Amino acid sequence: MGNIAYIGLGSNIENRLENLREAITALSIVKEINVVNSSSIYETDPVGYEEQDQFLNMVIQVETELTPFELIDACLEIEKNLGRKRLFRWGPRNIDLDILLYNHENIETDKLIIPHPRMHERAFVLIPLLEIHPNVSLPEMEQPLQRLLEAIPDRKGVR
Ligand SMILES: Nc1nc2nc(S)n(CCO)c2c(=O)[nH]1
Repeated sequence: MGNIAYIGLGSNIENRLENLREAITALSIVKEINVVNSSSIYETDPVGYEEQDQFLNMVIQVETELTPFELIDACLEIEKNLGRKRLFRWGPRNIDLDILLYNHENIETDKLIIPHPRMHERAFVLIPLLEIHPNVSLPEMEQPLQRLLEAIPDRKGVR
C-alpha cells in the first residue's frame, strides 16, 4: 500500500454515529484504501460557529495507493454519496472528511492543503489524532503535536 494518511471525520446532524460508521465503511470499500486504525469517538463543542449542535469527531489512519489528490476526490465522492448537507460554511453538516496528514508531506494547492491548515489549533482533531499517533509531528514543526495540545486550554470542549 505504501502511503499513510490520517483523516478527520465529523458529524453534527442526523444520526451522527451512523454517519461516521457509513463514511468509514465507504472508505474501506475503496480497494486502494485500507483503514488500519481508528480513534475513539469524541463529543465536541462546535468551533468556528457556536450556534449549532455538538459534533462527534474521530480520526482514522489509512494506508493507501492513492495520491493525495485521488484521496481527497474519494473523500468528496463519499461525502456526496452520503448526501452531504452543509447549509453554510462552518455550519452544521452530516459528514465531514478532512485529510489531516499524508506521509510527511507538505502539499499546498488551491484544491488541497496538507497538513490541514487548522488542525494544530483544533482540539477536536489533535486529541483523537494523538490517541492513535502519540508522537506525531507536523512536517514543518519540530515540536511534536502533543506540546501544541498542552497549549490549548481545557481541551476545548472535547469529551
Ligand atoms: N467540534 C467541531 N467543530 C467544528 N467546526 C467545524 S466547521 N467543523 C467541521 C470540520 O471542519 C467542526 C468539527 O468537526 N467539530
